[in-house]
Amino acid sequence: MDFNAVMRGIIPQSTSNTSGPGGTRSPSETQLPDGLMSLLPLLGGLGTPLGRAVLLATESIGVTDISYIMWGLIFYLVWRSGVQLWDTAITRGIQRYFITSIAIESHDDIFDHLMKWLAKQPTLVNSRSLAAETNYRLVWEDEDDEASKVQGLVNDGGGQWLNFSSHEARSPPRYIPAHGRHSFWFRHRYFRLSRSKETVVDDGGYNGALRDKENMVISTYGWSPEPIKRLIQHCKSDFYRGHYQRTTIKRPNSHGMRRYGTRFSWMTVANRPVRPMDTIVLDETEKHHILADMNEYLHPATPRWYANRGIPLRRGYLFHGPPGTGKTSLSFALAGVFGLDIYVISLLEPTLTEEDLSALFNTLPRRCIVLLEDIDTAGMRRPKQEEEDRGLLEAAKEKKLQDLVFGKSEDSTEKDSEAKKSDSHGGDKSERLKELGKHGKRMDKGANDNLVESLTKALRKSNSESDDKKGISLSGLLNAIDGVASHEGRMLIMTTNKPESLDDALIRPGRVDLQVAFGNATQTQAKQLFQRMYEADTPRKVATRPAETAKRDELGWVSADWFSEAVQRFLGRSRGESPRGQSKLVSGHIKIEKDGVESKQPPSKPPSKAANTRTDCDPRSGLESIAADFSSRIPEKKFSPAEIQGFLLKRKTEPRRALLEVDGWVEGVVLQKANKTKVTQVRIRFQLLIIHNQGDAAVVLIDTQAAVGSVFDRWAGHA
Ligand SMILES: Nc1ncnc2c1ncn2[C@@H]1O[C@H](COP(=O)(O)OP(=O)(O)OP(=O)(O)O)[C@@H](O)[C@H]1O
Repeated sequence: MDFNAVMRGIIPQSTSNTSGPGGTRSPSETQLPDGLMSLLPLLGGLGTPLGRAVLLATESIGVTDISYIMWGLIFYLVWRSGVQLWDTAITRGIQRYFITSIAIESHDDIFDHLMKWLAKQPTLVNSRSLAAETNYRLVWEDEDDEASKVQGLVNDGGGQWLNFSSHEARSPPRYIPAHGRHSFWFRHRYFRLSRSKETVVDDGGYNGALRDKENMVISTYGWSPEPIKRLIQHCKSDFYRGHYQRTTIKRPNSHGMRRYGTRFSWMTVANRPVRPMDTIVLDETEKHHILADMNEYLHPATPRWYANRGIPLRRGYLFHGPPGTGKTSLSFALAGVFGLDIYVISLLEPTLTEEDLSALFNTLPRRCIVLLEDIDTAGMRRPKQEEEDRGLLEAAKEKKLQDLVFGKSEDSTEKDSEAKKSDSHGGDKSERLKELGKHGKRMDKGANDNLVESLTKALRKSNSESDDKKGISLSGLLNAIDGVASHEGRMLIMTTNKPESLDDALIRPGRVDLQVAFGNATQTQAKQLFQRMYEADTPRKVATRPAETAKRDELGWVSADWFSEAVQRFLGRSRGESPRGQSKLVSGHIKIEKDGVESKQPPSKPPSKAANTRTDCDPRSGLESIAADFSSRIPEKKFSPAEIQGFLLKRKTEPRRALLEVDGWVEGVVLQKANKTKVTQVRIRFQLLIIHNQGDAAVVLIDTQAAVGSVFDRWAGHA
């Protein structure tokens, strides 16, 4: 076909369209053959410089016959249509009959597992279509990150201190595949990943609000979904790798997020290293008793046993005792021993309603520990009492409103105090009423009509606020923990400082199966705390799954014998046997003061992890005797473990100093408790100094009141 002739016939040559001003052609245009010029509109360039450039290029390579170009165009169109056809008909056909897919919604944990794994895949991370996310890390996640340990130093306040200002800047973002299609290989198999987002009506039922929902589809060739399942399982294992030595702590999500349901009910607040059971100072028999009880409850045969006897599968523990005696710590240690996550609920959380509490219990995993802290402080009441209180409160509010609007009646003062008494949550509300009252009094009585409406509104608001914060009633709590619809399988630990104030219903057998009393430290416990504080850090253990190496029973479960043995092993491990590194002397610089008393200067090096393991004690003299000496100065059951730990922490590299200062501290705290003051006044009379001299060292005891020093201990040959 002669396309030149055809084109000339279809598109009449128009010099007026292509000529420059005054009808003169531009130099480039004059070089174009007429036939090619007529093609300009067809090439999509529509006379643009690009279109012209294409035509000139074709001409420069010797293609002056437009039929080649037309054939080229036709070929291109056919090719594009073919691709389109393949995409629509064939691809869809293949997809339907030869491709298997699994869809994952963003509200499921698997979505996170996959995302974390995908973010590590080189083919995907180097793809050209990525989304960047800030990589938020919890405090313990930095632990293994060498880069994060390299910190800057600042000179300020007479020393060099660690500085973390550039820490955030240095932590890289996380790159994940963007929305759209991606492909990757896993175990020699080709997978496709498709991410999409849609806006849906919120099914939480909140005024039909819209929210984004994200979907991910993983597909692969073949009829079996097994390869995708294996991939998902791999991602899940990868996600939980390293969790064997960690305890995940969760708490209820924010009120707004909780309404999205299951996955959004709880949020992870920490994923911290397991707290070893031997760091909890508690009667060993008691410890063993709790461990054995929990182990028996968690045995896979237990649910059947409970079901056969019609007993609801729940276990409740009450840990009671003074503050700082280890109730929370033991709960965490137990979670670590059994490899369970711990779900912490505070009944004081203002947005927590009874419905929320039930919903939270119903979204717990099959096996977990729920920790309900300080149940005595939740202001729980019996429904009857609650109703009475509510009646009184309403009456008082009604009266208050009348007073505010129409002036105070004689008996109002009396009723006011009654209202205050009855409103257990109304501290800020009565303040508010007072405010309104002051304001109301200033108003002219003639303006009352207008005021009534606004005051009523204000009171209603105040009421609804207080209703929101009214907390959890006893019946609400009982319903959540063991109502008909409540979750089975969990272990509930409730802690309280005032067990005597708890309602009998809450601690009746069935709700609380085991009570554990915590008390102030005995001298033996004080000794253990001391030894633990100053023993050398043991290297971190490599994570292993105990169940894999353990002796199992016929169900594949760790046998009771093995468990008992293991418990005995670690409970019986004496502190003296634990590996101890070489303690080193604090490197101090001694200078002679005018009065002849030597004093230690601040260390010239910045504080480092290594510095924390140095102590002021001769490694050869051993901690044992110092610990025994220390504990003999702590009065029996007078101080909580937390108090002793607090004292030792302030001297965490100086056991000798702790020993020297303990008497002053005990005296100060006893005095403070007797006077019921909150401030401790501890007079430190003695100070310890370490003096180095050509590899030898000595500890000098300074009596600060008498300003004299004497050698307390010395040892030779220590660099
Ligand atoms: N028995 C103990 N053994 C080891 N450490 C303890 C013990 N009791 C308290 N501590 C230490 O004291 C601190 C506070 O302990 P914890 O929070 O467990 O006390 P608690 O009894 O739960 O206090 P509260 O009643 O105020 O919640 C922790 O750092 C913990 O390490």
